[in-house]
Amino acid sequence: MRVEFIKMHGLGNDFIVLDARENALPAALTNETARALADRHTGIGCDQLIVLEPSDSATCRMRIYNHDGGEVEACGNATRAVGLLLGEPARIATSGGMLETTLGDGVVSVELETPRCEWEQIPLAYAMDTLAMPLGWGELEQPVAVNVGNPHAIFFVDDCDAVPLDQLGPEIEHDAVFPERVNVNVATVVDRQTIRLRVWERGVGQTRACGTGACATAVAAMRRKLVDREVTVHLPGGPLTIAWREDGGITMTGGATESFRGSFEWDDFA
Ligand SMILES: N[C@@H](CCC[C@H](N)C(=O)O)C(=O)O
Repeated sequence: MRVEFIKMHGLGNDFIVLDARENALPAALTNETARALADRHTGIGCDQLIVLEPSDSATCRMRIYNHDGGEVEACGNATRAVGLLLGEPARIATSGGMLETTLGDGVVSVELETPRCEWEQIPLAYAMDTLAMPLGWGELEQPVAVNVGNPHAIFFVDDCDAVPLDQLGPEIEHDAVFPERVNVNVATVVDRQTIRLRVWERGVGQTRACGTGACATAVAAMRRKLVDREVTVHLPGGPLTIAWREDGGITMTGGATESFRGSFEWDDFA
């Protein structure tokens, strides 16, 4: 059976979107099928595979699979891409929380729920200060830990471009202190309104942009009082504006693009 897909990206963080709101997929998506479709040599290729399903309480339910086929709770850039697809107003239910999207002039905004900062909410393996975890990996030390629907560790460094992220990222992602693994962010505060960021994503590797990473990094910098309540986060793929609102929620604003559409034979990947 042929299945239609939409290829999208947010600042170069790219997605395969399978819209199963009206027509269900031929069978439940397995982690193996997600990984096969995400493969850049033998599949369609993507950082994340997104499945849209009907929802009683929201415009749709969004399921998120990383490049390695594992299902995860949140993806900021995919939420903006799906917001673009749905038009507004849209409420998107994820296992990481309810997300609301609005369309602006060439940008999409997402409202995320209040970030969680207690050690067991990240989650971490044991109790510790999440504003300066007393741990280090090579030159990366004392990260901030924040959960914005998914877990992030944020390291503030003098020059994020100089960090060997391909080497330290996987080591930190798989450290036993993070029982659900972690997304690894290396950030440089430029001034009180500007941050530069690179991200090693759990289940993917380095991506051109990570929306939840930008949100978690902005919150971490705000918790450390390094920046104001609204900042521009510059990622390799482009900028995102992040505001930590007075009501506790986060608003993320940035670009989202549809690249092309196509179809594939389900049985070739099942
Ligand atoms: N690219 C995403 C994050 C996707 C999920 C992440 N890799 C995880 O495992 O939590 C974003 O834009 O937020």
